[in-house]
Amino acid sequence: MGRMSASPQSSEAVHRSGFACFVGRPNAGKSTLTNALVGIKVAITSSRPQTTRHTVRGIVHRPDAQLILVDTPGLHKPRTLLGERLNDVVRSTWAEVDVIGFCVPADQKLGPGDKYIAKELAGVRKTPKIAIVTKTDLVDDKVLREQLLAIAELGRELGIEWAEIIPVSAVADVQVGLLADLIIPLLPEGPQLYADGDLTDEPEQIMVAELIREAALEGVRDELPHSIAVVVEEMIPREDRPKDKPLLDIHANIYIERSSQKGIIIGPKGARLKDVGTKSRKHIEALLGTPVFLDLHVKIAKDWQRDPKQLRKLGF
Ligand SMILES: Nc1nc2c(ncn2[C@@H]2O[C@H](COP(=O)(O)OP(=O)(O)OP(=O)(O)O)[C@@H](O)[C@H]2O)c(=O)[nH]1
Repeated sequence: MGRMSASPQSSEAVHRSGFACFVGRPNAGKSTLTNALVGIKVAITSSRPQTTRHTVRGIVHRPDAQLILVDTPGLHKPRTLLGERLNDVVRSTWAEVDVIGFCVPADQKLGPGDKYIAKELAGVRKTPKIAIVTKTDLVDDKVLREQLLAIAELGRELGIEWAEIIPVSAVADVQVGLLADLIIPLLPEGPQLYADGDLTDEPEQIMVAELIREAALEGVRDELPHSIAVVVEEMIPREDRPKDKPLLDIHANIYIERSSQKGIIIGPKGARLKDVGTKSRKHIEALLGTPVFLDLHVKIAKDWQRDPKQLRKLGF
């Protein structure tokens, strides 16, 4: 993360600040792109679809601008109360941001999922929209060109005027900086909204919970993603530690819906849970910049996805 340039800006220099969000179907690469723009792992990526639950903001600091990225969950046909709430979050986010980036992976033909979202986007008239073809490292030039044309065509069909159409690869770091350069002129003039060095305004506990949830989801069966929630109960600096050797105690509960899921999460002789702890601890330490002792417990919250009271308790 760069700090603001020390050299004084000329008096004509305009400072811009505002919000952008990336939309697109699950696995389109939105979280990875947010991370690449911000430069640290703040949004949660997972090879499983539909796992970005919270509106995590990453902040891009530049001498001339501050771009605040809002990472929304994928819009999808609601099947449960949780699904409906997620869609409400997405729509209200769209109406509030200054720029929307519509993400489509280069390696998959436009499908009903993309069109469903694009149709909804066409209804958000005022907000400028950029079409972003992601994961360009996975395809050759010909496929990429076809995808760019298909998106231009989709825009014409639905009456969406793309402010830009840009191919990027977050993984290979291709045109990520250019994307920021294209978004920034679309932001309103305004002062810095966050202090230098701020990466996100998500409460730390929620980010920590997301990192644990991401690790807990890795490699488990397809039907589990929506059945896991993580709540961080406590984050307390360990007492009696020398100043140069701090330790942060984090106590967190992993909630599942049924006792039959417990074995999957914990694994043979607790091996899987231990692995989840080790993996997420590394990310948490990188995020918070301090050594961490992570204490994880698995609990059953029956049918939490369908129960409004449980949903509130679990932070939805
Ligand atoms: N090769 C390649 N893979 C990518 C790129 N960007 C993302 N991916 C992979 O695509 C998968 C999905 O990426 P995410 O960033 O989690 O996608 P998302 O759109 O945020 O997904 P949801 O949270 O499910 O909505 C992950 O396995 C990423 O590693 C890229 O530029 N190149």
